[in-house]
Amino acid sequence: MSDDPAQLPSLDALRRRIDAIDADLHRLLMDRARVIDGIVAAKRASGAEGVMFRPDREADMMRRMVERHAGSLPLTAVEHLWREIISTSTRLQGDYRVHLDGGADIAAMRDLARFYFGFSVEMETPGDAADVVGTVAASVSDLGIVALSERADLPWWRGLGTDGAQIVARLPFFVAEDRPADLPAVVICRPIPGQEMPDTRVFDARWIGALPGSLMNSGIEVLSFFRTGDGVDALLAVSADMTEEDVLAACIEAGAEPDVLRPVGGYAAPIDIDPGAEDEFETGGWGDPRADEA
Ligand SMILES: O=C(O)C(=O)C[C@]1(C(=O)O)C=C[C@@H](O)C=C1
Repeated sequence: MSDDPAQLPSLDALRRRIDAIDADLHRLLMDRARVIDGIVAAKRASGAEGVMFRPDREADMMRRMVERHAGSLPLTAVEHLWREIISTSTRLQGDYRVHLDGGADIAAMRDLARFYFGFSVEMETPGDAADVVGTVAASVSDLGIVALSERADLPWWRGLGTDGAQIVARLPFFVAEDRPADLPAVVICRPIPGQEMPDTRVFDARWIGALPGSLMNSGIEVLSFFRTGDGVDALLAVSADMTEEDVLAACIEAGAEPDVLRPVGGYAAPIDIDPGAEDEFETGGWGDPRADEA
């Protein structure tokens, strides 16, 4: 485009283009809502009921969004617009509430919840993280968001299991310096019909003794841990390529012999979108290993 002002398109012409694009966007959004009506009918016909949230499908869509994205528009702005659209589409399929962990920084928690689940969904704060797990487990279709802190005040994940409330997504999904709504958290809900095995599995592991720093070197990320009287109760994330036996062997090798090792869900690994970053978000996000800290 020429820098000569006489050659530049006029402001009026540019605004007419914006108006045409906005009309296209609006038409496409209405078309999309009509497709959602069809999705509701297809899900009903297949007998799916309860939770309508499909984090595996959403993760696929977001990976493709990263691949095709270009230009000056921040990717997290596209992510936010799209989250409002998709969470509205989820609500069109049936009512649900989002229960927030009241033990977290409440302003950061609400920012995260609104960023990911929009402004039309009803949100409640039933209490601490364990209350969120209990409320979601007793619901039909609700979601919960629990903040991840390195050292937990309580082992809230003990209430999770594969047939009740379980971890289904990790937030934020796009990892970047200075991104908005950046509180580390997990989404929990009851079992999702037809859900594919995510690329990251999560375990509740308990053992007597310290938290060995070398766990990190065995491909195990400690999402959070709680110090019990004589040991550790930890929430561990591993690649889904590792079997439960592999995880057990890796823990023992690192010096943590679990007397409890239970799967409590899984999630699609977040994507690092910072320029020049590796393709995939690496596990081990808490910085230095905490050798023998607990
Ligand atoms: O694909 C589905 O199963 C949908 O319900 C549609 C849709 C969407 O709006 O694209 C909505 C909610 C799900 O979490 C995933 C995707």
